[in-house]
Amino acid sequence: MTLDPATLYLVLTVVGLLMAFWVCFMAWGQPLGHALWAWALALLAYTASHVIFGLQALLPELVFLVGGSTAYAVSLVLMLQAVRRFQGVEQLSRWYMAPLLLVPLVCITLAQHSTLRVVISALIYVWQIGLIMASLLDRRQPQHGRGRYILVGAFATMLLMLLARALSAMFGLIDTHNLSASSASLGPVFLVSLCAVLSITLGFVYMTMERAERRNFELAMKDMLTGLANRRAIGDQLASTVARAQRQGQYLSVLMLDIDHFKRVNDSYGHQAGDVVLRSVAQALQSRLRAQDQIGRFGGEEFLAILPDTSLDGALVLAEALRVAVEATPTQWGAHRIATTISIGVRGGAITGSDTADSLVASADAALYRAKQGGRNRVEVGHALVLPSAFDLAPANASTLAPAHDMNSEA
Ligand SMILES: Nc1nc2c(ncn2[C@@H]2O[C@H](COP(=O)(O)OP(=O)(O)OP(=O)(O)O)[C@@H](O)[C@H]2O)c(=O)[nH]1
Repeated sequence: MTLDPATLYLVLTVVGLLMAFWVCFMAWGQPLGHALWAWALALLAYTASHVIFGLQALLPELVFLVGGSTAYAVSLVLMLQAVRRFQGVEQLSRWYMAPLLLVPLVCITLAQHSTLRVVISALIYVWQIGLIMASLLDRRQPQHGRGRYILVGAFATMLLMLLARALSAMFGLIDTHNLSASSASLGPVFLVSLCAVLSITLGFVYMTMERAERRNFELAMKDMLTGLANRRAIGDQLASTVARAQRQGQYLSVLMLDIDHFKRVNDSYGHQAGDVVLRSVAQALQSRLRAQDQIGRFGGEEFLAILPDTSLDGALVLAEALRVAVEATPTQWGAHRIATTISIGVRGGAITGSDTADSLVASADAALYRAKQGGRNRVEVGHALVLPSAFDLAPANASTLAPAHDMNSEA
């Protein structure tokens, strides 16, 4: 089987253009600063470089050399820009832009020294690809998902191909005078390039899809104000933790925490101040829990904490620590320091077969009510509750977790 370079070249150019078109289609409706637009432009520059190289017979040599090589360098800069935009970095350093000057300079000054020109240009592209790979492998960027590995693999292939080409040119293994699409030495290069352009585009699109999915999941499961699990998520977590504790015979404790007189904060300082207080209390609570504990926003100014493998005594110690921590951390709001306290209901210890997520929450909630009745800024213990069976039959995670009763307002 022979690799017909001219046919492969045509396929490569058409596929590049097609990819650019589909990426534009996907980016349509997004702001121009979106990473997908940068990727579409990169593919257009990539295709332009192939079109220019393909027109060798029709263009003056210098135009063909400078135009084709620079367009290729531009496409790599735009790919880097797309990756950086994806990571939320807008500005590219001057070093990243340097190839846009270097490549034409090399083509002009070394127009008559084809081997040196091919070697140096290939090394500049290797440097550019290295920068893209370094950005993709940046450990400070956790948002790439698995798509990054497709990209890194494809870019690594391109990098090796360019290195092989530079070495072959150095050792006189390829004819560097003939860069036309029909040059036999370019057949494998075009085939690898074709696989690479398909893979990097697939990888980039997959990366953006993965992130969109992650964001949707977060929107569904996270409370946007505090960043904690929302009611649905913490309800799901409690249901599965109760089942595990029953299966493994472990302790499990649950805390219901409610900010005291929160309405007064809103009334005195405004809703925005109330939001800031909510965030600050959420952070104070979360930062004092262990890694295996979970906390979520259960309602307006109410939180639910799940403490797996924790006895009642342990839960009481923690609840007291949380109460003290919130009391000791007033929220700064402009010139004001808003003092906040919380009341806590605790239901903890051994789990029986009749316990459910609902019964634990109801018990902790009853204790919370007593804490409010007893003067607030205190911790109360809840007792085992057996809820009417209608409660247990309710579907898991929906309304199973009965809303904290609204007795606070009666207090
Ligand atoms: N700023 C802000 N306020 C909220 C939010 N969700 C609920 N609230 C407010 O929280 C207040 C809760 O008031 P109440 O249920 O009377 O409770 P409280 O004033 O804390 O009184 P006690 O719980 O009895 O100490 C109401 O004013 C709600 O409007 C929110 O996301 N942001």
